[in-house]
Amino acid sequence: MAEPLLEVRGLTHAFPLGRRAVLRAVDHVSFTLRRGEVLGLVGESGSGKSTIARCVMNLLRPQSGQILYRGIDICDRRAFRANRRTLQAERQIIFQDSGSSLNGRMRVCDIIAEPMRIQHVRPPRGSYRAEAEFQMRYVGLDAGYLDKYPGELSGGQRQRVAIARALSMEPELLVADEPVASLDVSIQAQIINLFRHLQEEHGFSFLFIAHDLAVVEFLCDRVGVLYQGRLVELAPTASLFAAPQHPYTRALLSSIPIPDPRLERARRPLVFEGPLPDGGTWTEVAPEHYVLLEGGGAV
Ligand SMILES: Nc1ncnc2c1ncn2[C@@H]1O[C@H](COP(=O)(O)OP(=O)(O)OP(=O)(O)O)[C@@H](O)[C@H]1O
Repeated sequence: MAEPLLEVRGLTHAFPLGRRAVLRAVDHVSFTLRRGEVLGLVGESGSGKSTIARCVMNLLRPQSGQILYRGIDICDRRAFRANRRTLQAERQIIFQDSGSSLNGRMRVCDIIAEPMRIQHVRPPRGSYRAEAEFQMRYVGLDAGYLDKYPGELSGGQRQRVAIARALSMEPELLVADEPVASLDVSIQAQIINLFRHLQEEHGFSFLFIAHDLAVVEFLCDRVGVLYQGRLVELAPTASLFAAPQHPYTRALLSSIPIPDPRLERARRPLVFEGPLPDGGTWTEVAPEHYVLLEGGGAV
């Protein structure tokens, strides 16, 4: 089994709500991402997916818990400073809305080359422009777009630029936070196929956040299910889809649209099979298949 690249242990983060209240967005979440693995995190809106992604990328500092990247505790300021170059180069993120995450006043070639410039990486193909052109072609974009601004591109093209930018650093870990959610369905399929192709070719580790279960099933080796900030189930994809153990996972799966009308009629209604638990431990129900029976546990 491949060694762990990312270990998230007891990650907890709460946002202040007014003067006294807090909203616990992520509650004692633990998981491991192995080298070369594609791990999906699914859950409905507000379940804490983006908060986890932002903590993993040091865009947000969790209140408690540990995040180890290659054994480096990235939440420890001293450890982070000592390994800043490695951490910033090897971890890249792709956001849902590249319309707002890409700088609208920069040309595509500068956007793609920016991480290399910031990290003082010598461009392998001689110049930053040549490198940007290579990455663009690699993700299926015509070099004619090099001097365009993001506002002149379609949503799918912008997302390809975001992917090219991330790839320019040859990352070990790619975090994608709902990268196709804002695209048309036909474009979604193209981008998902591109992700799959790139992952197979590069073998990077991939934390893939989505609420579309069909996408996760297609792309991921294992899937973690989040419910109200808690990881309620974590299992290899085939096992999770074939035999979901947690009531919330079952509810989530039963809401997948099924195109065949006969199957659609036979589909289980979206109901919880019992109250959702509120404190306790994880249990292993099959090799590698964990279910949160009660409360915040660790895997
Ligand atoms: N900066 C913030 N301040 C206050 N609350 C926040 C902040 N960011 C997120 N939250 C809240 O934390 C919870 C988890 O949000 P998060 O964005 O991580 O969920 P998500 O699963 O990614 O949702 P979505 O799929 O809608 O992006 C939500 O209730 C959200 O409203």
